[in-house]
Amino acid sequence: MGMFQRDRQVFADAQPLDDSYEPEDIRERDEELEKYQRALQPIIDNRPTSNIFLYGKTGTGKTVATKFMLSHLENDAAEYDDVDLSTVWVSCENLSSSYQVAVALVNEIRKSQNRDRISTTGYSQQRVFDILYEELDALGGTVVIVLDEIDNIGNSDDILYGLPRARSNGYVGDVRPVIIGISNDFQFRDNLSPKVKDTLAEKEILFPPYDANQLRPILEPRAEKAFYDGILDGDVVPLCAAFAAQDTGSARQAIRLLREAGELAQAEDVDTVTEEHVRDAQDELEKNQLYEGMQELTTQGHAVLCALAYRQALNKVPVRSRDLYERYVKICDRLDADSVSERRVRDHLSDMNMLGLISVYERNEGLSAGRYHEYELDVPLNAVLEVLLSTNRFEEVANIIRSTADDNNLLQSDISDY
Ligand SMILES: Nc1ncnc2c1ncn2[C@@H]1O[C@H](COP(=O)(O)OP(=O)(O)OP(=O)(O)O)[C@@H](O)[C@H]1O
Repeated sequence: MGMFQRDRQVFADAQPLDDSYEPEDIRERDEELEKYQRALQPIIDNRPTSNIFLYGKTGTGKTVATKFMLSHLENDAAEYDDVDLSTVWVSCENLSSSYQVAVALVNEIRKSQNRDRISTTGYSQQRVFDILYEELDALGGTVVIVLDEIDNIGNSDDILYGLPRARSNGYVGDVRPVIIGISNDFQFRDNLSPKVKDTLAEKEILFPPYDANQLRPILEPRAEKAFYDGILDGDVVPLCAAFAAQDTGSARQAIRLLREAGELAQAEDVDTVTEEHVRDAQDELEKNQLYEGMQELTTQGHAVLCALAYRQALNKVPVRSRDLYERYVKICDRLDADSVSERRVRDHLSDMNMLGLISVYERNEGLSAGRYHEYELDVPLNAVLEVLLSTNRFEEVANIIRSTADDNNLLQSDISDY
C-alpha cells in the first residue's frame, strides 16, 4: 500500500468556507441594507450624497455588504447615461496616516488604469493631496471612495477634512467624492478632530454582532455547497452558530469553525462531521487565537510576558506587580532594551488579561497592606516559551527560563496539549 492514499472526501467544494468567497446573497441584514440603499440612492438621482460610515465589530458583514451594494450600484448606474460613477477601494489596515491613505488612493486609481504608481514617500502632505485631487478631477462624476478599516489612521484625519471640502474649496472641478468609511472602532468618530466631525456630514450604519438565529441561515447555504450530502450531522451548523454567537457574534468565526470541524473529520477519515468535531475545532481555534495574541505583542509586551514566565518557571506565582516589575527591568537590561514605568507594565498586563493570556487576582489586605493585584499565566508555560523562542532577542532569555522550569519539573506538558 502506498504512503499516500486519497482520504474519504468530506468537502465537495471548500471555496464557500474561504474568507475570499462572495456569497450570492447577504442574509439577516435587511434593515442595514435598506439604510445603505437609501444612503446611496442620491448618486443615481444625481443629488448631493452624504458620506457613509459603517461601524461594527469584526465579522459582522460590513465589507460583504459594501461589496454587494457597490456592485448593484455600479450595474444600475450603467443604465443611466447621465450618471458617471467610479469606485476606489483602499484597505487602511497597514496605513497609519492621511498621507499614506492619499498615496494609496492615488495608486489604486492609477493601477486601475494601468499607470505607474507614485512613490510612497518624499512628498509634502499637501502635494500628495493635490495629486489625489488631480486624479479625482480626471475621473469626474461621482467617485465613491471606500476606506476600509479607517480607524487605523487615528488622529491623522486630515484626509477626512480635505476630501469632503475639495469641491467647495475649488481644489477639484466637476467631481463629487463620496466617502464610505468602515470601522471596527465605535469610538473612532468621537476621537476625530472637531473640524472633521463638522465637515464629514455622514450617515452612520451600525452592524451589530450576529446572534445564533442569524448565524444559522448565514452558514446553511455555505454548508450545503461545501460538504457532500449527508456528511454533516444535524447539530453541526447550529452548534457552530451558537459557539460563534456566544463568543464574538462574528460570521467569520462561525464559518472558520465549520471549516475546521470539516477538516478534523477529513483528517480522521470518517464519514460524518459531528458535534464532537465542532467542539474540538472550537478548542483548536481558541488555542490558535491565544498563540497569535502572544505573537503579536510588542517588544515591551513580550518582555512583561517573559518576566511572568520566569516567575512561573520558579513556581513563584501569583506575583505582585512590584515584584514582577523588578524582574521585568532585569530582563530589559539583559536585552539591552529600554524599560517603561511600572504603570505602563500594569497596562500591558491588563491588555494580556483581556487577551486571555494571564489571570489577574485582586487582593485586599485591609488598611495595613491595601489593595493590590497578583498575576499568573493563564496559558501553559511551554506555549509562552515557544513564542518567545521564535521571537528575535528573546531566544537566550527563553532558554534560561526553560532550563529553570526544567529544574523545577514544570514543563511536563507539550504545547500541543494546551
Ligand atoms: N449577512 C451575511 N450573509 C452572508 N455572509 C456573511 C454575512 N455577514 C458576513 N458574512 C461573511 O462573513 C465573513 C466576514 O464578513 P465581513 O468581511 O463582511 O465582515 P466585516 O464586518 O467587514 O469584518 P472586518 O471588520 O473584520 O473586516 C465573510 O466571509 C462574509 O462573506
